[in-house]
Amino acid sequence: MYQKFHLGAVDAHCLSLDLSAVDTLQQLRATLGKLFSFADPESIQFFSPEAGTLPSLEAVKSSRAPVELRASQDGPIRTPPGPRELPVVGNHYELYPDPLGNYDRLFARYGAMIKTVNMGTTIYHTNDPEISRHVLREGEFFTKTTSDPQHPLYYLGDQDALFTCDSSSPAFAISHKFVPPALSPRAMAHHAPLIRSAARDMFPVLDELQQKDLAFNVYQYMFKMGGQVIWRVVVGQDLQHFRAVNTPPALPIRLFGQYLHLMKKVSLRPRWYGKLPFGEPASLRAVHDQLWAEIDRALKECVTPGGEPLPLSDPAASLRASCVADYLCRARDEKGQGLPRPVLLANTVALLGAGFTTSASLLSWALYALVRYPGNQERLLQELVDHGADGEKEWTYDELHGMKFLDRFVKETQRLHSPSFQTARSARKDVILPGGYLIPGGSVVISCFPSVFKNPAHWDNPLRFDPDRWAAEGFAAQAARKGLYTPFAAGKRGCVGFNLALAEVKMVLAELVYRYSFEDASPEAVVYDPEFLVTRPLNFYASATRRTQWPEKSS
Ligand code: HEM
Repeated sequence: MYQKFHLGAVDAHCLSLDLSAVDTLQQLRATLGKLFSFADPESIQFFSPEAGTLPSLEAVKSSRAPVELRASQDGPIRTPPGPRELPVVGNHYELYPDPLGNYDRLFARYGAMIKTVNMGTTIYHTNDPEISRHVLREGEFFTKTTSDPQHPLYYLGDQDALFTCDSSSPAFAISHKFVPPALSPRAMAHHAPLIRSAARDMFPVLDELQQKDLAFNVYQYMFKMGGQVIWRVVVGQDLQHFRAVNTPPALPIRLFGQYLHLMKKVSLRPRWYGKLPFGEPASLRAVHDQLWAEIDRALKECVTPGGEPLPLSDPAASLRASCVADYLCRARDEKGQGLPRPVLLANTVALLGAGFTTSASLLSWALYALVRYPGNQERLLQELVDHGADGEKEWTYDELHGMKFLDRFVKETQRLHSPSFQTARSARKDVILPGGYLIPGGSVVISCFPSVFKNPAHWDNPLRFDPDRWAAEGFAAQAARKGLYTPFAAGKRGCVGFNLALAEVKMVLAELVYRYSFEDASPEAVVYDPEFLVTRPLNFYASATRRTQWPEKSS
């Protein structure tokens, strides 16, 4: 016996299915899920115009009218709604200058999934954890495709490196084989002294600022700290960012800045423009070559002379490397092969680039949370003292992660002030997402982390900074599984540097908070940079005062 199924108004496509061998609704859902591309076949509901919702297989089989498939009680399958577009600019003025606030506003108005068009670029955004889970899952329906001009990382497109490559790029598989072991918890525990020494480099500068009674722009200093840490850990180089109070960022960091700036400008123009032998395109090529040459030189200098090959299969091999790039240069797979040189170089650039503005933003927001949300600085100091801080203590990786309040504080900072907000994936084909949203194949979808992490339907009192919400056993793992909290994204294209990022932020906080008391010195309301790849505070100032007294150890 045959029954007809369709998707309602969005799709004239109607399909007849023989149901004689179908015994359960679950079986029917699985079959229809495949045929109509439902990301979650379990969500399929059956509907007829005469009888309304059809609750059983018998009801579906006996429906005289064709059966409409839905994915929610809220109504038929539909494309996501969004604000009305203006000519040329689209929804630009609905989004800027405060995209984070405006996305929250638009989700509240239009629902869990919205379509926006900004200057001709169409992007779908969601604040729903379940949808986010599906979007971040690399597989049948979604993938990362930076080569799509609509993708926010299009202008960075380098198909030889993680972060900037398509998942289908040949370099992805080999990079993903070699890079994560270089950044494993074990490797980061081994490199913890490098992070610690980078953090301590800042002490003389903070002392001098205090003597001069000066506050400092937190992001600018954390930017230098982020660079200091990542260069030490990845290529074993000291950028000497804290030689003096006003030392400018080192040459490679400045080159990175120029490269990103020129790349963005050139990529907004037609393709032929990028080939011009003068002007911005020529500068871009020159900056690219200079930056790559700088990093190539750093790579050559950091390899342990005469160092033996490091087998990927040996989890302890990273302990014999002086830095991440030393490991990457010497690592060999089961066939004795290493990373091809262009892929090695491109990935080193990617690690350095992906690793400092993100960490600098998180560190800045962590200091913001310390001075803006009362009681947290004192609790952290007490925990440091209770764990043996004395100004000389050399924190190990395990000790840092063993401090519960520090961990909850960092988690809560990343929830309320997530640096990442543009994690985009492309739909491989038409797909129906939970809630009944039909996303056309080829579309770019962003899981809007700052909105997911504050979604009032899923978080209790979401705007309150409350580290204790992470205290319940298993809460963080559960939130990650549900897609509610994924500050480093998730799935195959999730962050490979998160072990370093967390060790860095915890080490820097432990070192700084034990030695200084921080106070807010911002002259006006703190704003973030809406144009930048990560959310960073632009005008947050703090002052640091060297501590002379510490609390007693708790009994
Ligand atoms: C607080 C700090 C950090 C945050 C919030 C963060 C967040 C993220 C997110 C959300 C992604 C996914 C991006 C996307 O899919 O487009 C990502 C990817 C990545 N991150 Fe991080 N990250 C941080 C630190 C680092 C560090 C320190 C490194 C380097 C050591 C790093 C290296 C990478 C790389 C290479 C990828 C690309 C992985 C791939 O393409 O499969 N990140 N990160």
